Amino acid sequence: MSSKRILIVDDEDSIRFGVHAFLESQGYRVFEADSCQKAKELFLASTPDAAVIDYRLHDGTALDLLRAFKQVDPSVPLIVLTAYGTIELAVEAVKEGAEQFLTKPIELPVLHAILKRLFANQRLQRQQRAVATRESRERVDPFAGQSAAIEKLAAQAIKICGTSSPVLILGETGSGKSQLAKWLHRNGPRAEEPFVDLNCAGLSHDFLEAELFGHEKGAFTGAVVAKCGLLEVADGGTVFLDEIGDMDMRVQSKLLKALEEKRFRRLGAVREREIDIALIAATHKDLAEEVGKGTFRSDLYFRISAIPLLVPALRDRIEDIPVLASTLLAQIPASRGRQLDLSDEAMGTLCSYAWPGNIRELRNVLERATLLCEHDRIMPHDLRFNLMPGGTLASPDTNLTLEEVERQHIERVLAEEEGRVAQAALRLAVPRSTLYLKIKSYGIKTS
Ligand SMILES: Nc1ncnc2c1ncn2[C@@H]1O[C@H](COP(=O)(O)OP(=O)(O)OP(=O)(O)O)[C@@H](O)[C@H]1O
Repeated sequence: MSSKRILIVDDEDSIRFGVHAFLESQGYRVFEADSCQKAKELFLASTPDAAVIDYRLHDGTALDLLRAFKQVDPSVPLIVLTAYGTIELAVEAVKEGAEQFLTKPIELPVLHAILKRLFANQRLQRQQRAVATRESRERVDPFAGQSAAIEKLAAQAIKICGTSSPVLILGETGSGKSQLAKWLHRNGPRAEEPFVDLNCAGLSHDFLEAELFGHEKGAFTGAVVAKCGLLEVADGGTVFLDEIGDMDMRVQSKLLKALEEKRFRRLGAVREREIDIALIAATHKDLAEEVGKGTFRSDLYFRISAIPLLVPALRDRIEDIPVLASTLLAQIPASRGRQLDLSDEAMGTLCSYAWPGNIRELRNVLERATLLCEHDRIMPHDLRFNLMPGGTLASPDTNLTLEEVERQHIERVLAEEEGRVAQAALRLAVPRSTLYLKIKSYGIKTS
């Protein structure tokens, strides 16, 4: 049952009562005013979700109230009623901000339908605002920092961001390829059109094909309704295919055809559909090598690799870590309200790590640190690394205490041994009981 609040303003008692009783029976909470003065007071006091206002009142007109209400809260929809259903009054009321105009006698079901539609629109607008706010908050500058590597990438990206040719983004996992793809879309001529992304890794041939090209009803078992593919959804905009190196070979040839002919067919369809998309593909793989191995089509490789952009690994832009770390730290919800910062020693530790998981790993490490950190400054002992293969410290951090070095080393070995204490003790050349004691005293989690 709806608990929306409706304010009715009319100086005819019978109309107020009738509308009141009807709306209440539909689950609304209703407030009544019989004059402009009372309506203004009630609008402030009852904070309605919508107001239904008679055009002529004994101490003014609906226009006075429209102005007053819109000043207080422009998002509240207003419906104006009149016995004088002339087009002039309607135009005037709409100009003053009325969402809808209804002539008397009021058809109550129509009023109910209008309210429902207005609230649905309101909800949609709120959702759109929420998405826009989230998107602008999540908008990332892919060129944060001043290293030569990132400046070179920025210069190349600026040069090509208006191109309609496919772009191939290369770079290690977590280095920011998706962020660069979004930036290229936002800053290109298709910015107002859709940006649709799909990660091809681990997707079966059938699933990937249906996702990309869509299907007609009955195209295969389970296709109970027709479905629009991502290429269609993105028409006019950009399709970002992440991990294209993992795309099934049969889908590769269909994609190539669609790119070359600018048309494709849904699965099970007779009719071809035209598409106009910009393609951005990304991979952490060496596609030329994949072509050599026979797992990636050479013709598709040549089609998509004309404009390659290489996102540098984080370890090749160490000087950007301070600015990236501060940006990421400010975005972490757990740090909100605490104004956490990084001690120089912790920053030193971050700058001396090899970052096999790149910026994604940096974000994870900082997220963990915000949870562990008991004060307002993150210290080296708050930093726990992802311990991926190759993630060893690039050079020992001389700011660490012996205990911190020991703790980090134990954690790394344990992670490599997937928590098996006996194996880790063997590798560390200490009795198992000693390792248990150290695990306990450092508060290391072994799961
Ligand atoms: N310049 C940046 N500033 C802040 N955060 C960034 C930046 N670049 C990437 N990130 C963050 O790092 C994480 C990984 O980025 P992204 O997904 O773009 O990497 P990727 O190279 O596409 O990874 P994958 O290879 O796994 O697809 C994301 O959480 C992203 O928000």
